[in-house]
Amino acid sequence: MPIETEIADLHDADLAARLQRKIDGKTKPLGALGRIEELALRIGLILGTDTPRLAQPQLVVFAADHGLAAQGVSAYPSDVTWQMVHNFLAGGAAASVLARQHGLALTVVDCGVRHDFAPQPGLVSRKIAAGTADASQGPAMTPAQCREAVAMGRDVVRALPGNALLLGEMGIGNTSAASLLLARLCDLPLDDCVGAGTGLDASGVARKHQVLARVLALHAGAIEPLDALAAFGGFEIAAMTGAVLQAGTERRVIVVDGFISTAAVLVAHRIAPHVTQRCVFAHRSGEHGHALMLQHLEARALLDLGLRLGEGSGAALAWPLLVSACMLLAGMASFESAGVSRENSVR
Ligand SMILES: O=C(O)c1ccc[n+]([C@@H]2O[C@H](COP(=O)([O-])O)[C@@H](O)[C@H]2O)c1
Ligand SMILES: Cc1cc2nc[nH]c2cc1C
Repeated sequence: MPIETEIADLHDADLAARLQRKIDGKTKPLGALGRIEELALRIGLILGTDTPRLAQPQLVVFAADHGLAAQGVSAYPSDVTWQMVHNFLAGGAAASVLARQHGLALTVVDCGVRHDFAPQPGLVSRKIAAGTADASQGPAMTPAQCREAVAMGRDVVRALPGNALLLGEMGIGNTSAASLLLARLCDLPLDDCVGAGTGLDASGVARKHQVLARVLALHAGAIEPLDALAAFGGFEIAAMTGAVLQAGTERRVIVVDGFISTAAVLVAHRIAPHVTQRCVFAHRSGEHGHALMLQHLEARALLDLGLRLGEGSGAALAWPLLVSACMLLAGMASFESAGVSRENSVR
């Protein structure tokens, strides 16, 4: 399938009106469930029904290494990427615990981790290469690798059951790639886009900024979304871009996690603008730049907990809100069915 994807406008005035009438008819003051009401409306519109049911939710952690990490842009070594892949699969990572808690199927996709993994349950091996090239020396990916990674992300989602995709990622150095995509695609000053990632101190952030400024200048011609993606990386961001496009095409509910997942949505949005109608933005990350990225997408996140972990942890934490939105829509009585008075005749 080509990357150039048409995703239709979800706008359905009839369904929106039916959903809103149903929400307004529930036994509560008008609007009293606040943003949970918006959430119910959005899920209904995505799934195309006024009786939405979330089925077989999939938390997919896309993992890969970044050549740019060699330039000292992260507080942790690249080896943490493969070590954390083992941790996800062994059940000890935050994402593993939250997936268990909420009944989310957890899949880890090796998009390009610099390590050989033995085949094992829960791991999908789709390595494009053993890490991207160092973006400070040349493009992180070739155009062919970039397209292959996007197509691979689409394949991964196509093969999964259910109607909800929760995005997760793991990759030491990937906040650098996400910052570069934000700066280039939204034409923002680098200062507004670069943060501490896994926990750099002020001098570390200053060094990261210097490196990223050089990378931006080196790839000054990479303006189009796929050119920028190929220039900056990484394989997991490209695969997530494909996953978002595929899930959007299939009208799955896409639960977006933090800074890096949102960067993939930013690229997908440039390819197919209506894809964001299918997205629920789980949380506002503590990573500097995420608020601006969300603003650019005209998105308002559900939670603001100061999370900056990635792995899909924020998406998993927000998941019960989506479940509640659907259950309230299905299970709450209406004023009529419960015999509750709707209007005050004394006013
Ligand atoms: O999701 C976020 O908002 C987020 C913010 C900061 C860091 N991370 C995670 O930390 C790693 C990238 O950080 P860094 O410093 O190595 O670029 C990567 O594995 C991400 O999952 C994730
Ligand atoms: C330990 C660790 C866990 C992570 N999970 C996602 N990114 C991470 C980065 C580090 C360093």
